[in-house]
Amino acid sequence: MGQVLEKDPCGCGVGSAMPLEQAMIAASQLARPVSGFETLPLGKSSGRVLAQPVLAAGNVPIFAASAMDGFAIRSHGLKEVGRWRLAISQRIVAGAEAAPLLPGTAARIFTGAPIPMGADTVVMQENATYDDQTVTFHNLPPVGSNIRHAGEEIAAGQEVLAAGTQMTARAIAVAASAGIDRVSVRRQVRVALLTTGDEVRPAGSTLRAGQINDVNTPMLSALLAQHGAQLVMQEHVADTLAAHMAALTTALAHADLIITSGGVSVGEEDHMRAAVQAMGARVTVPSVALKPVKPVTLGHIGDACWIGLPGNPMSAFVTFLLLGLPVLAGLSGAASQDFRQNLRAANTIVRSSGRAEVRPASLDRRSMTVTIGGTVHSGRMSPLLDAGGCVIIPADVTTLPTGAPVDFIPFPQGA
Ligand SMILES: Nc1nc2c(c(=O)[nH]1)N[C@H]1C(S)=C(S)[C@@H](COP(=O)(O)OP(=O)(O)OC[C@H]3O[C@@H](n4cnc5c(N)ncnc54)[C@H](O)[C@@H]3O)O[C@H]1N2
Ligand code: MOO
Repeated sequence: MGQVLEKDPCGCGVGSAMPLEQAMIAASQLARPVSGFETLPLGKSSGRVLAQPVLAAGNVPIFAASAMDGFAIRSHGLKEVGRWRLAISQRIVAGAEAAPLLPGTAARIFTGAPIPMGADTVVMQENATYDDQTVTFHNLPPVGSNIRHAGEEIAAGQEVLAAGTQMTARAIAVAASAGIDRVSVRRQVRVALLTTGDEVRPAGSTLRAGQINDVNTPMLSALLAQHGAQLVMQEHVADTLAAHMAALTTALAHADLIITSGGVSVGEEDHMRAAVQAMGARVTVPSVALKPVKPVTLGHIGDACWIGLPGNPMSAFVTFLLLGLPVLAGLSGAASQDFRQNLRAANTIVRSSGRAEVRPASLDRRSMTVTIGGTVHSGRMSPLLDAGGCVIIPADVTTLPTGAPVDFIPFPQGA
């Protein structure tokens, strides 16, 4: 499947660059889900991926219950005899048991309380005049009104969450309503994060001339944690082939996914390509025809997936969102989602064509249009701070007029 990693003839990475669309499909198909499951308390399952479907332990609602504060009656016979003034025969609060409704009477009832046997309708108290003994109705709602019927939302035994569902607060709520307290999930994806570049030092270090702060390690660690991955190894690798190979060998022993930052370009100090090649890497995406992020590489080293991110932080960030997340989703067993929204441009963009281009963009929710920013420097993160996402401008587009359709990719929560 994979191809041997080679420098392309021009040495610039463009010759073998894959169109973005194709690279995104390849990324989503790169990995098989990790094997290994665990059972978790429902409340601790947020972000995890279900290994098995969740079946409802009981009906939802569990019993027929009142949806309003009011009076439970048997509306049917009442209409026939035309009597709208009834004795109140019992008072039913939420959590209580109801006795069968005495014929020709009303039960005082509250929201969430069980409907007494024999009653078929609840009249809201706003439509009644009442004291402790009797109630008079001003008008009657249709038969069956204001009753939540047993099992009308979910039937006992029904599948409420499919295997592969990534647990959210909403999924947890539905499972809890169906009486579930534990779920079977796949184990977390184990990730090794290797950063390269002898000039790169941990942020906060005293920097010598030529040294810079490490942006990618904290940024990628945050993105991985936000997406449910387990960081099992994090190492800053020296710029030698031997150090790269040693780090990759350790990573292989521990990780399902190896993410490397930097060293994938063509310079003499870029050892990542040579190192993975020496380790027999199978490359699926050699580079991507996208500005920035061209040199990103996807493939396998041994049994592990490998994402070779460019060192430039903005490129590494965008690449992780576009191609890294689909790989992570594949490994975690989650259904891959396409977050792209087809919206309209709020401004006109004129540019020289050639490569597809990522630009920061902001969404106006009222008009559902996106304001597209200027070309960004692949090393600068600040222009992304206020952007809600990015757009991809196709390779052949030189003028994107206001109102033209654009693909907007919102940055995920926390990204
Ligand atoms: N002759 C060519 N040179 C370059 C090409 C090319 O096609 N031909 N491509 C350029 C592009 S585009 C990119 S992107 C970079 C990718 O290079 P690498 O992936 O090998 O990354 P590095 O050279 O290691 O770093 C690039 C840049 O980013 C800085 N960096 C690296 N790691 C970090 C980090 N953890 N935190 C902050 N900044 C980091 C590094 O200092 C460099 O400035 O290659 C171009 N060159
Ligand atoms: O491909 Mo690079 O990521 O433009 O800076």
